[in-house]
Amino acid sequence: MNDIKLALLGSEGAGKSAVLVRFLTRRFIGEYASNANSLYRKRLSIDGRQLNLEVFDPCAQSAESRCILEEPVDWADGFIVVYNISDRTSFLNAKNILRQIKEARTENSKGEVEVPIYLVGNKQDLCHARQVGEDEGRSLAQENRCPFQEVSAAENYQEIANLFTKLIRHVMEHLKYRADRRRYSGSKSMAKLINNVFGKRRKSV
Ligand SMILES: Nc1nc2c(ncn2[C@@H]2O[C@H](COP(=O)(O)OP(=O)(O)OP(=O)(O)O)[C@@H](O)[C@H]2O)c(=O)[nH]1
Repeated sequence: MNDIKLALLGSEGAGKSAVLVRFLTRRFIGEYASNANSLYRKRLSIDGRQLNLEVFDPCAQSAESRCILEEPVDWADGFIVVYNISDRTSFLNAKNILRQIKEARTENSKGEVEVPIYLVGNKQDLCHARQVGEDEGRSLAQENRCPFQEVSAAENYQEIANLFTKLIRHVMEHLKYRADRRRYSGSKSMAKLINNVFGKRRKSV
């Protein structure tokens, strides 16, 4: 059974809990306690594989709250960064969060972030009060090489379910890739070790 750990990050009121609860229960619940970190657990089956999903929904992250961010950033296998399309500050904060994830989780020599991330513009139903264009969300996602989607936790279950499913698939592939890479580098160093030991012996015979 695979364990998958996700974290939802974003500004206060961006709709992180609404997005998550929509996915977990199919329901939109108007108000949530916002002063506590919450960890949700669910068993899922995706592509015939059983998964233990854990989703961390921490207190909101403001631009200054780096220390709150560190915990979920180190812990999670994948991220959903949420902003509210009718609140430009939440978009700027999402930008900052993406940068912090990149700083903490750069995993290869080219400085690329390989950890799966999804950028989500929530409250699409409030487009009459829009402060962030869809094209701005898309280009921020392109800059960070992650998928992007606008959603409405208030009005639509299916698009939220689809994005969680895509992210979980991506996380499973990423975990498998990392495990294969570790195994490969492990067997390479084992081969090197064997070569060193027996190669040297052979020379001295
Ligand atoms: N119109 C509209 N309102 C939404 C939507 N999603 C969430 N809300 C509302 O936005 C408010 C904040 O939602 P939360 O889910 O508590 O936001 P949060 O990001 O978890 O906030 P914190 O817990 O404070 O970090 C609530 O009043 C929700 O009902 C949406 O898609 N459309």
